[in-house]
Amino acid sequence: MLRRYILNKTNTFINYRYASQSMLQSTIDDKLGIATLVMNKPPVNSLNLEFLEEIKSQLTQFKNDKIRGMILTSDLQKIFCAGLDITEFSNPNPERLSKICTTFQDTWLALYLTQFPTVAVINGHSPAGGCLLAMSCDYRVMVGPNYTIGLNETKLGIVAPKWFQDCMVAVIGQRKAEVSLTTGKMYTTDQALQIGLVDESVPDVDNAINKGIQFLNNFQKISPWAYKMTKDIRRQPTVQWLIDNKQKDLDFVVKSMMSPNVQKSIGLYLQSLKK
Ligand SMILES: CCCCC/C=C\C/C=C\C/C=C/C(=O)SCCNC(=O)CCNC(=O)[C@H](O)C(C)(C)COP(=O)(O)OP(=O)(O)OC[C@H]1O[C@@H](n2cnc3c(N)ncnc32)[C@H](O)[C@@H]1OP(=O)(O)O
Repeated sequence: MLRRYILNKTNTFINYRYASQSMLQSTIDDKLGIATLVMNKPPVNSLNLEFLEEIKSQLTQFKNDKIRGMILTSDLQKIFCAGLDITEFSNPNPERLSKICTTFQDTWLALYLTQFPTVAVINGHSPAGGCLLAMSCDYRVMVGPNYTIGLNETKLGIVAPKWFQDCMVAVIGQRKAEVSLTTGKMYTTDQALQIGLVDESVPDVDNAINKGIQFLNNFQKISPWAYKMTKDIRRQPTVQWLIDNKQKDLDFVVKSMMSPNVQKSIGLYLQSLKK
């Protein structure tokens, strides 16, 4: 449904390409060069290994397609993305855990450093890894007022990796990020707008898509080279630590996830979700 709406908006029933993998739908408007990537993994778009691999591979495909901009959104009612699949954290197989971590690192780098501008149309709740996906885009439009967004990892008794934290600092600044991260705060749409976690708040998804397209239209007269160089210079300090420390980051995640205390917290959190 959302895909049909976007195609209507971009006026491109004739020239669009559509690819549907099971959990991800992508369309490209050939006239405008705008792609939409719609997450569709019920019930909550949780990020497991296979879903992350699909997202990463679709981003590579968009790079090859030389698109001019991308909108990332969700086809689910009320949920943008619930973050990493928490069931993957519970009594994990260390080998699979490592693979997920590495794939997530690479997916984040690919999304954060796209050669084209990106907009997150946040049409539902967006905790933890969902918030990270949104923060990695160039622009965020959130539907309000009833959804929430934030890095809530401390509430699960886990630690958001340094690159999650740095990404948040890049968006809302050191002080607000510190309070937000340590308290694991989830912000309503209006609060998120107030602290700069999102750029615009709109009442419905139609408006959100329009705002996203308007943002991407700003780049019609900007050289793609000038855009990409500027973005790389701006974002390089945020990504460099991870590029230099992938193994260290992986070791930290695996070691902490396997610890009995963390496993206990995750078990309790999962139980509370089921309730
Ligand atoms: C695996 C290791 C990888 C290593 C990667 C490297 C680094 C990262 C390390 C740590 C950082 C962690 C990042 C994260 O993303 S942690 C995930 C945090 N996410 C959450 O806390 C979200 C929890 N969910 C909710 O708050 C709510 O579900 C919701 C999203 C607001 C939706 O609420 P709603 O009321 O609409 O639905 P339900 O709560 O009834 O949920 C429906 C159904 O989905 C299950 N579920 C919800 N969220 C998740 C999830 N993140 N993973 C898996 N399953 C989830 C929920 O339990 C329900 O299931 P049921 O069987 O009861 O129907």
